[in-house]
Amino acid sequence: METRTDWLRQAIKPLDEAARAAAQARQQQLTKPPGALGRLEGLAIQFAAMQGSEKPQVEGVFIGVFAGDHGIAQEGVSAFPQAVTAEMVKNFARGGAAISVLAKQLSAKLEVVNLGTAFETGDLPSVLQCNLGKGTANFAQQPAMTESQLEAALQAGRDSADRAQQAGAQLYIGGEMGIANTTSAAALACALLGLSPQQLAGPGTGLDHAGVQHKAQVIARVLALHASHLNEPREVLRRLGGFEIAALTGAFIGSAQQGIPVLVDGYIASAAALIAVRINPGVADWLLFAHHSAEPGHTLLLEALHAEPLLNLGMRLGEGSGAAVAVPLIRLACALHSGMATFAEAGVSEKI
Ligand SMILES: O=C(O)c1ccc[n+]([C@@H]2O[C@H](COP(=O)([O-])O)[C@@H](O)[C@H]2O)c1
Ligand SMILES: Cc1cc2nc[nH]c2cc1C
Repeated sequence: METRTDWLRQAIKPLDEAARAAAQARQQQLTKPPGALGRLEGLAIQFAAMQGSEKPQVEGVFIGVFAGDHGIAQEGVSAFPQAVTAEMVKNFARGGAAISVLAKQLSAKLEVVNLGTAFETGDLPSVLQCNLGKGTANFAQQPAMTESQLEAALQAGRDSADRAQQAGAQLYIGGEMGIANTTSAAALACALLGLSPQQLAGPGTGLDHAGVQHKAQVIARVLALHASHLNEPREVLRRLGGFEIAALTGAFIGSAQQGIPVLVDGYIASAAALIAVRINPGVADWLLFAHHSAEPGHTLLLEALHAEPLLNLGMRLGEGSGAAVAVPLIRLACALHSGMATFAEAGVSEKI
């Protein structure tokens, strides 16, 4: 039977192996000992393969931030009240959030998509409204989303990737905002990786030790409730996910299909990346991992994704902020790769 999410499994754009080879050859000729720029070399080569250009550049950056409320917040799993999700949507739109500042600094396009929070448009029409209801259902009692909510959330992410494509973006960053979404991300990771709640539950926005223990117990109950339905990634997402996590999944798959490199942010974005890869393995070619979040379970998610993040700054904010902070590094890697002289051009003697 055809569903409205058949697009999820459609082909991913192949990488350009000729451009990769050309960039690799160029790296060998630049005026430095081979390998002396460390991981910056591989980064530029990876962008060459993704961009189909021997000399890639990453100027146009598109940031989609998705917000959604979570029914699981009722279980007392966050250090902050649920109202913060909607309050932060306003803050994003008014320019006061971390990601607002970072986007401005990077001259990146920032769009904010409200998928279902207490936020009311009011005087902030710049927030894109894709209202799927007042947040997800409490997945300690029932599936987080209905089938149609899941489809709409995935599509909202794909639409964001389409807008990035139309804007000529060379990099897509997906951010999220959702009080209690580290519980969702942890539950998703447990279900997909067969790990225990003790391994994945962490402080999130700042739970103390007792709070983390309670969160792990809630996740254990959740996994028991849904146990017989956790064999398929899309269904795992519908049952344990959030609107913003599903939107990120759709955005990552959509970006990879369009051939836009994705810079993955922290813990929650990585959970979405894992689902995206489980649904459509080719997505992995288009993912780069920006940073190692301070949320302890991120280590396990990164391992499962064979990811080596660029930075480890102790950040645990979300919003796409860790990814945004890594953009200058990528820009510099590409600038070095494209702008340095070769040994022949500079008249510098090569290795003996
Ligand atoms: O991205 C991360 O690594 C990250 C780690 C911890 C918390 N967060 C952010 O904090 C919120 C979720 O935390 P919590 O404690 O309410 O589950 C949500 O809005 C996330 O963007 C984000
Ligand atoms: C204030 C605040 C800002 C955030 N941004 C992303 N998650 C967040 C959680 C809180 C609590």
